[in-house]
Amino acid sequence: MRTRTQVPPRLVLASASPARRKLLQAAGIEPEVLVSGIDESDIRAATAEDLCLELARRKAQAVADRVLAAIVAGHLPPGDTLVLGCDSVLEFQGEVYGKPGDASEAFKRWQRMRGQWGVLHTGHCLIKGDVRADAVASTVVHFADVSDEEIAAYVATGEPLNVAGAFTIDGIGGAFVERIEGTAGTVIGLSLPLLRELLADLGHSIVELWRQPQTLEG
Ligand SMILES: Nc1nc2c(ncn2[C@H]2C[C@H](O)[C@@H](COP(=O)(O)OP(=O)(O)OP(=O)(O)O)O2)c(=O)[nH]1
Repeated sequence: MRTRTQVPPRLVLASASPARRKLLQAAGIEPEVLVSGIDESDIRAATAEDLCLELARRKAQAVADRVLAAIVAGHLPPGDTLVLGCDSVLEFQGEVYGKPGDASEAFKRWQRMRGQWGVLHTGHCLIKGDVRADAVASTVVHFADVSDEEIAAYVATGEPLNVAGAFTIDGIGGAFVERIEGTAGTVIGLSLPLLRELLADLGHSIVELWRQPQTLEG
């Protein structure tokens, strides 16, 4: 009797974000990481959602092209390779914020954000071969009414400089986020329930991506 072993699909995370990788690993998924390296500076869009979606698409497509070339060249085995690109932006009082350029920008933003709310949008694009599924997840974030001293101390940690919106929800900045309306993953940079839907759109289940249990040989 012939048996056909189902080779699980491979997920490639097209992101340098340690936060995204940790989210996937905590959810039982060990992604391969290929950073897109695209130039984000020249991309414009009418809305925050359009911007983060277009950036997610560009990141995923840049990596998907490299994966295809590697498969054609025989450097990668053919098989189901899924490439995920993400991008996060904060929409605040009509402005669209990515990462703050420097400490001064982070300080000024927090002086505007404190006691207010904003929307963290994360674009997701999943590509398999020449098929794409993409969407934006959004979470409302309510910021605490922090003092100038607290803001200065937070900026001095360096954390807000490297994250979209100049805050984290799962790091030091968590003390300055009073509540959210939506998923925490969306704020961190990747919505797992949305990833589950995008995988289903491409004919896969997120269960296939869970780390295969280490079966003892013999
Ligand atoms: N741990 C954590 N990281 C956050 C949070 N909010 C935003 N970030 C990080 C996730 C991403 O690394 C970064 C958002 O910037 P981007 O979407 O442009 O991704 P990044 O430049 O990091 O990498 P990529 O462009 O995808 O290669 O901010 C948060 O609440 N917690």
